[in-house]
Amino acid sequence: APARAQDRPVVTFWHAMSGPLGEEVKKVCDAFNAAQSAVTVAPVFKGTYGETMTAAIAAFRAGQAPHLVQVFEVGTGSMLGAGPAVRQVWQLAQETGIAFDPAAYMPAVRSYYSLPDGSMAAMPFNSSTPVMWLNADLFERAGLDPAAPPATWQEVAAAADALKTKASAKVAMTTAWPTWVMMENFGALHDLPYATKANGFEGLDAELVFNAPPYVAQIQRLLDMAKAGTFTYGGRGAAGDQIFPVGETGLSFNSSAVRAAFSRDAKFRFAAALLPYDPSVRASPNNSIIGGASLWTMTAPRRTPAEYKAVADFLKFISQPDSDARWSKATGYVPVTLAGAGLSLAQGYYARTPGADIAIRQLNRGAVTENSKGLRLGRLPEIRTIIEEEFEAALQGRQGAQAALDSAVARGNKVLREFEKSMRG
Ligand SMILES: O=P(O)(O)OC[C@H](O)CO
Repeated sequence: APARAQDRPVVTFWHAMSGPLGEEVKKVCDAFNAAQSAVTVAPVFKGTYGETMTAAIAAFRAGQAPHLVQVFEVGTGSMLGAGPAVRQVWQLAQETGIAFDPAAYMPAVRSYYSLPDGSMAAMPFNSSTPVMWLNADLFERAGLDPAAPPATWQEVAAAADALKTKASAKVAMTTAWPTWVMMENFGALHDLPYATKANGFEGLDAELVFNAPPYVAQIQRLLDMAKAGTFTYGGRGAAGDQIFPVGETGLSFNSSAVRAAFSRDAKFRFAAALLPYDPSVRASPNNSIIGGASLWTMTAPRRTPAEYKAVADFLKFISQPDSDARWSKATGYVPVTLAGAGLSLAQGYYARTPGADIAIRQLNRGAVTENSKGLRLGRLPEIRTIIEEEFEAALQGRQGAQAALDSAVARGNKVLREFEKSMRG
């Protein structure tokens, strides 16, 4: 007879998913727990992505790391440097005999979490990309057509102006994740290097170069719009996610995975649209890069082969097309496997759900270059915070756009050199 749920060994899974996303994580775990009787996977919410990652590293040092931790994409460089704290996916496969085929995963997702030889280090789970969300009611009030969203930054600025003057939108435009959207993805779309060495993929000695003129012009545009009252700063990290659903915001930049929370909270018609680009920088935009997070297997003293096997079983489970498709449809994250995407398509999901394909279309726009395949930089979460600090100082009128990015590059490079030194022992 199967062991009673409460008697089974527990696999602890620390995650950073709140609200409806947290409920969906629980459903994924419940489904796995119902499908087998050897172990129970127990999800534990540990706060923001940053807090979750910090907690996991501290727990490792205390010999009490969870079996699995969800780490945002920008934590990848640091986790790859975490040595014995983690069991990379390829190692886990070798030790447990449970194989994972890298070719089963979406290339844009897999490459972010793989070593140069193609072996997977972390397990793809929740991959997103930033998109533009628009309030269709406010758009119409401003005389704009929500079915023809602004495609360029020039059109966005004009739309924000109309939203403020004609629709009296309290917030014409805002953003969550200022660095992810306005810097990292701006670089990818316009094929601009963010750092040397193929954005860090080709060496720990990479240096930041995001103070080049097109980035400065983008920050200047936001400063100008803030001054004109058409851009409202929404705070660091995910803070800006709270603003749009209230209903007084015309345009907002957020993860594709706010779909779940927006659908629950927004009492107005809204739509997702492709990220705008600046045709004076590049005639047509390239793909955006993924965000979200992946799952890392962690180590702890006295952890048994059976426990690692259970972890591998769970990772295998979430990679099955039905689990992947279900999770993606419920959240707004993109399917991470090709079969999961194929299943959603075959089920008619994209035909039925307008805008749900925007993230996938955007990840496949243009041609992937070394400037659009992602970032591989140690301590990147700290560099994001530095950029946000410098941007805030510019918004307060304490420095210009060029000075803000020059300072962020200089401070960020110091962080990279410290990381490089720690890696080279
Ligand atoms: O809100 P998420 O999960 O799509 O993640 C957004 C950012 O990529 C986190 O680094």
